Amino acid sequence: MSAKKKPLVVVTRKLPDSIETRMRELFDARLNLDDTPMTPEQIAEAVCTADVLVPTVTDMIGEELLKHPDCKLRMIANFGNGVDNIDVTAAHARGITVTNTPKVLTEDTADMTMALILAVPRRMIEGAAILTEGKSWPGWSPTWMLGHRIGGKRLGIIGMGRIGQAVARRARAFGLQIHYHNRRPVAPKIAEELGATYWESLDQMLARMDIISVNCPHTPATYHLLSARRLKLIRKEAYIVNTARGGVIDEDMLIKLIEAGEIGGAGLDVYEHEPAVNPKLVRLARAGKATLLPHMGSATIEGRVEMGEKVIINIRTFLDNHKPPDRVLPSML
Ligand SMILES: O=CC(=O)O
Repeated sequence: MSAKKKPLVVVTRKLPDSIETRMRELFDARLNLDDTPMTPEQIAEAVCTADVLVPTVTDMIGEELLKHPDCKLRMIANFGNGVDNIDVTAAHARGITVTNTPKVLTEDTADMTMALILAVPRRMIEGAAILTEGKSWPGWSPTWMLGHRIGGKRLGIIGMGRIGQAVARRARAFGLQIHYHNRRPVAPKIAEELGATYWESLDQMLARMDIISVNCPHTPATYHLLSARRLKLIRKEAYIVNTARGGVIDEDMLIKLIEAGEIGGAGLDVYEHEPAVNPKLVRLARAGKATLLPHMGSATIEGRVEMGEKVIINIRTFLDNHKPPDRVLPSML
């Protein structure tokens, strides 16, 4: 009796060892052990040969690829929470199931958001750089390296989903007043627990906050949600933290307004043209007006293993002809 052929699963980037081992046991897994990002041609080839593709948030899976006449893909099991790298509508139209890895990176991303909320006004990275770059410093001084107090300030969270709420919990413990804008208000019990004030009008909220944290997904509806017009509503002393996706903010206008002293600063983990980072942002960081991280909000060993486990569960459930737990439908975006 011949053994049943295992489904071909192509993984675009190196994943944690334990996940790759399990994938090898379960599937005909084509792994990317040296982690060289796949070229668009290699991804196009995978789409025409694999049953399941496991891309990460940096692999663009657009309509062109998915409507290729030789596309035999049945599933895209994204290794990542955000799915703005995938044309979910085009996939759905071709009967290709899309899944993501929600929940397991909520707390890690919220930690990193909180770290940026603290790092910008307290000039942490700037201070650390003085020592790590071996520069001289005057020792403790009453007027040196002063930043701004966090406690008592107004934090406006854009997107009060899982990550937004996790940020709110942390921020509340630091004495921040919690405000938020979301498509809908959160359940009264959650709002009460978080002491959170709902703003139906994003414009009105922006004009009143000291700190703004972007925690909404990047979808066609949230592309440049912080548009040039809206960015101009933000107070001069306020600063913006973004651990969601670069595309939610009009980055060129953000840079202009910080340069002009119209916005206080920014703490960014994500960029509009990632992995490229606008050199003007780097200049602002050198001038102490921005804190920049290389998209590492969910980068914990534990989180990445749990994301891999979710990918495996999604694939196995799908291959067993059941609905995978983390299915993403166009209507959800
Ligand atoms: O940014 C990371 C993710 O969306 O998983």
